Amino acid sequence: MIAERRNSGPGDSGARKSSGRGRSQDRRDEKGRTRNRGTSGGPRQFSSSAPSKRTRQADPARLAAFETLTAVSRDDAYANLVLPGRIAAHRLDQRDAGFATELAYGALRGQGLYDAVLAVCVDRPLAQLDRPVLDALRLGAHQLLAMRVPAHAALDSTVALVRDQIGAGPSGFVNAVLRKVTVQDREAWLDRLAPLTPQVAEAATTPDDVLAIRHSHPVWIIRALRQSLAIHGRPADRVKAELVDLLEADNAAPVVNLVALPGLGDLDPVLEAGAEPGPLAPDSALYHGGDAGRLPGVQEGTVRVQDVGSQLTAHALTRVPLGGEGGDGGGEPRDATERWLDLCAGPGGKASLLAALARQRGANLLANEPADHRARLVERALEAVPRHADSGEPTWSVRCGDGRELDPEHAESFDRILVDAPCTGLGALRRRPESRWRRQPSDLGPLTELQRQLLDSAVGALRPGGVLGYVTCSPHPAETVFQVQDALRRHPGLELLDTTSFLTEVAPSLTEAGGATGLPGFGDGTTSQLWPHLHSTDAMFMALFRKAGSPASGSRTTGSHQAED
Ligand SMILES: C[S@@+](CC[C@H](N)C(=O)[O-])C[C@H]1O[C@@H](n2cnc3c(N)ncnc32)[C@H](O)[C@@H]1O
Repeated sequence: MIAERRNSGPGDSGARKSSGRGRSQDRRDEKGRTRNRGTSGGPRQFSSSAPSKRTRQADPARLAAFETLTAVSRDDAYANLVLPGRIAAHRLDQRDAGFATELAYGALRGQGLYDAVLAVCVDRPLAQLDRPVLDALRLGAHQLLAMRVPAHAALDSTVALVRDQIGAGPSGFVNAVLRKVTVQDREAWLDRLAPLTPQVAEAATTPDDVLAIRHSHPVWIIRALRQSLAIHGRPADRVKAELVDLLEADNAAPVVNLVALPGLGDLDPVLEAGAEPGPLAPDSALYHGGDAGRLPGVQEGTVRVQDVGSQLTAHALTRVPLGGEGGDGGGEPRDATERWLDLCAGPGGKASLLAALARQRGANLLANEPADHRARLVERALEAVPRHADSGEPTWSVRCGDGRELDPEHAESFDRILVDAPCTGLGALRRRPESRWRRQPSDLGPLTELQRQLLDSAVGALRPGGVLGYVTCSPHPAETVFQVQDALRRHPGLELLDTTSFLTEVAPSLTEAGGATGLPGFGDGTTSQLWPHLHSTDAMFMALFRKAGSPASGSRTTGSHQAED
């Protein structure tokens, strides 16, 4: 969580600029506002230079972070999409890019704590502040409370940023507020705002509002995560400790996960460039070195940045024996090429891995996505995979349309379907730092309805004996296990498979990390839930089903939900 800085660059630019300055002390004016006037007093924590001599220009790394926060708050932008452009625009080198990333992402993730601190230091509700001013205050608070940036550097540089970008008046206000933040360190603020009294520490559960400030998550998400841990079979006596581990994992910067597309990408030069082999998924690597875009194969798209949980779900879908004729699940061999469908493909991460696997297996993939611009991203992602096999048969194609309205010709025609459903994304909070604040409980209703309809459409497009993978990057019970229970009720011909065994077949070491937890109670079938704090993946959920219709010998379940439709 804490970025270590060496003694040059944005982290201490203020330190260098403030060397040789005198002392200062806080005074309040007649309105109770704090001003920095004096030249005497205790040890300096902040700049006392005359305004005319203070740093005037925003440093580029902080500016990149500030522009990212303002795009998020003003335009509802996604930080992970905005920041790379700002880093490029300001030509940040690798180290400054790392600093800007930690600053922007950390300020967004930590907003719960920082706003609680700022609310004490500002004399009006934070909602009444101009948004850019609040963004700058959050950046300052993150530097002061979570980064190893000297207090005077954090303060001086943030004030300079505000003066440069917003104006002289707001810079005085920001200066006064941030000086109040520096009065105590992070631990003291936590003890003041979210005390762990002996009673609280001993209580069976720490109150959610205390966790919310200490770990900077909205209370409704904390409750959903706790419920999900319990429902997914984490041991009851461990749930309290695991919840804290999970919240902390959500606040840590994830390591870059890479995958070499099977048969197309080469991991060796990536490993030579400093990546290390990934312990979970085949052909995967972990990279701690910053911008993965510079690694061999990444520009060409044959090596891709992809969370290892996503990789595992794509592999698992392709491992399941098909039922009925033609499947390796036991029926008579079928001449036809396997047809695969990725129903919700944008922006194409899993589709590109599936297309590479399809190419190796002589299958073909239809990647469907309703949003035009995302369908174009899918097309671009798939370009790394030859469009046609040696036989001239297409390997993949892209359809731009609603997954609930597939063409009649697709009815009961696909052997394998992935429904990587639109969801709250509560499993990817590490990567999407603003999403925990943007998401609302009211999002669940429309999303679960859409998931239900997409599942129904997928069942209609699946041939008897075909395999369906339902995946969310959310562990929320409403989007995962309850959705599965409902699907089994609506489609008695669906059989829930032992998803955990297929995932652990792809990644045997999953079991060492506490297992891909499954929900018991559906015959022999299980669902699987991955966790950031256990597996260092996003909290991906997966359920594998097979559609009945012909016998599926070799199946790993006795199939308590065998065919009726
Ligand atoms: C979780 S994302 C899929 C991620 C993708 N599989 C990947 O690995 O890159 C869900 C996708 O579903 C798409 N979507 C939303 N509504 C849809 C619908 N009615 N039919 C099909 N896809 C839909 C969204 O646009 C989004 O691209």
